[in-house]
Amino acid sequence: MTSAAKINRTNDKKASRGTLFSVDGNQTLFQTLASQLDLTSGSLAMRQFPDGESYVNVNSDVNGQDVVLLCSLNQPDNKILKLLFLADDLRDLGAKSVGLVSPYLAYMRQDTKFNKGEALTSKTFASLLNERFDWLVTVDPHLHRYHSLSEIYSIPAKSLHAATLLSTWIKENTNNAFLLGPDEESEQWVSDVAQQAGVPCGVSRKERHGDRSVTVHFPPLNILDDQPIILVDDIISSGHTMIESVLQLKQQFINPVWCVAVHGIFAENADSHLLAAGADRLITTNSIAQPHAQIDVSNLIAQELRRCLASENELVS
Ligand SMILES: O=P(O)(O)OC[C@H]1O[C@@H](O)[C@H](O)[C@@H]1O
Repeated sequence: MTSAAKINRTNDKKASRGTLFSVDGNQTLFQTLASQLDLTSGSLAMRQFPDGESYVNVNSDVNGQDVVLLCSLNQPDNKILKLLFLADDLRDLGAKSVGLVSPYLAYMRQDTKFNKGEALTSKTFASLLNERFDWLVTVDPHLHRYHSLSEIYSIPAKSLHAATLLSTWIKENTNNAFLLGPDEESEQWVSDVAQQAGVPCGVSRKERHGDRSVTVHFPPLNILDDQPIILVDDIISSGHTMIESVLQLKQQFINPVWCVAVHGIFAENADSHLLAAGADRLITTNSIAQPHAQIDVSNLIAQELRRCLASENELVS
């Protein structure tokens, strides 16, 4: 964006209202954000043609508006083209800015070439969003080998953290938990949540043999009778990281085992498999709409979005 365009945007900011569109149908988040921020609810039509191509049609007047698209990027390949088409359509219709709130951000786990010849999809995916959006807000992206979104996102990209919300849920539901991270990558989430909840924690070591095959090695565990063991991670995708941990814990302990994660993707009915493995509770945030979403991230996002819209999208990651 040119600096002249930025100045024009600043000058006519007061005259405009923002419009929020829900692309993925997450109604809880959509309603809360629209009402808390006094944004107009945008109307759009989307469908597939018989040959699989996407049709999108914006039915709202967005001329001169700051527009926000809300779309969690689980199942990203089904959503990304629609998002790009929408962003272009909105600009054609005169939108002043187009931002993306993606509570779950996809492709962040493909953050290196694990094998020769592999595509670095995190980078390519980021470049698609960089080209079409003015800014991005997300919740706990999988920052492991990348330390900041700015390593691949050139637009202002803000990572929000759900650790306080997770620790609050834990404190409200038990005063006696032991938190266990199922792998080294979970250390950043489990230690933060444990510290805020004021409970002990440990971190396991994981070997990944394939998409649906892992081995988990626990640290020495000193668990008290009846102490809930809470597995804490950022993502439950195939569920195999959690399933393997639950199966082993249930063999070793009679304690309740709960699974708490920021993002519940639950691919291939992973939630049913986790419950069948013996998990006593499954709790996630509502970054993705699904039946186990009990921790609400809408206030967290609303606070950031308010800042973002008020300051002409001057975000710092
Ligand atoms: O085992 P599934 O659920 O497929 O994948 C989720 C795990 O894979 C890691 O990248 C995540 O941090 C999490 O530990």
